[in-house]
Amino acid sequence: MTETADPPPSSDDVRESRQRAGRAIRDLSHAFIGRHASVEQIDRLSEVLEGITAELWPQDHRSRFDAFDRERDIDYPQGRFTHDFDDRPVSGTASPYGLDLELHRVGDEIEALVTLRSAHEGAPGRSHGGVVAALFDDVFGFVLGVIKQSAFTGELTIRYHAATPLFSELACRVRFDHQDGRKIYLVGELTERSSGNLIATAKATFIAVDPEMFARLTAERPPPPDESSSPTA
Ligand SMILES: CCCCC/C=C\C/C=C\C/C=C\C/C=C\CCCC(=O)SCCNC(=O)CCNC(=O)[C@H](O)C(C)(C)COP(=O)(O)OP(=O)(O)OC[C@H]1O[C@@H](n2cnc3c(N)ncnc32)[C@H](O)[C@@H]1OP(=O)(O)O
Repeated sequence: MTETADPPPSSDDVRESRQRAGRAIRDLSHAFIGRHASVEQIDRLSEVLEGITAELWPQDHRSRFDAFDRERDIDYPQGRFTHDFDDRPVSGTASPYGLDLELHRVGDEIEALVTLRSAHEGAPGRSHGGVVAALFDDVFGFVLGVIKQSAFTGELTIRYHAATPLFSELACRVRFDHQDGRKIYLVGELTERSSGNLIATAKATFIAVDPEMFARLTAERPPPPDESSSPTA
């Protein structure tokens, strides 16, 4: 075990530094996929990344609390907002898997503006469908804050109406539809902002759970396994 980082893991310094690194990792993925590089450059990249990864594995594991120990602002303001769960895939500002969303609450709807990039390409010239599905799933999650219900995704259905363009700003807009017992039905659509074209529609059933369950699952979360013998270590 090593010393706990100083300043403390939840400090603004660490948070801002992680957000910057998350952005850098995301940009790297797009530059790596979207640009040619020489073997020398690629090998140098591997060495730098493998070296940093080998430095990180022996460190103490991070608790989800370290990433999410601030007051949870689930009562989102109208207009643009940010949230404090920086590690959250898709919307987390420090997540390597973030999509750099610009989030807005518009009435009781959530809108996420997003521009998909090189590393998101699936079929030629268009986004991977799973990226679009993950986008909807995560943005649906913010509606739970609007309706003040803790819930898990039970079902998620996407209809892909048209190719999802890369490098063009999209608007993902989602809302509560209706509720039947513990089943919460949400709907939404993805449009291209410049043309107004409908790209995809989504329907989801979330299953309401006791909010205490979130806290309990967080507290019970086991540490990640030792991966220091993984290929990069
Ligand atoms: C106080 C406000 C709090 C607001 C919270 C806000 C923020 C929270 C903070 C952070 C969140 C961070 C990130 C969230 C980000 C994005 C959202 C992504 C969400 C996810 O990424 S989440 C992971 C994927 N998700 C799962 O990991 C679920 C796995 N699963 C289970 O954990 C169980 O399966 C469970 C608990 C769902 C149900 O289990 P259970 O035992 O409690 O309920 P049971 O089986 O009795 O079913 C009761 C009734 O729901 C129907 N039903 C059951 N399952 C269904 C399904 N799948 N589809 C449709 N209907 C279903 C039954 O048919 C019955 O219906 P009926 O009453 O009509 O018979």
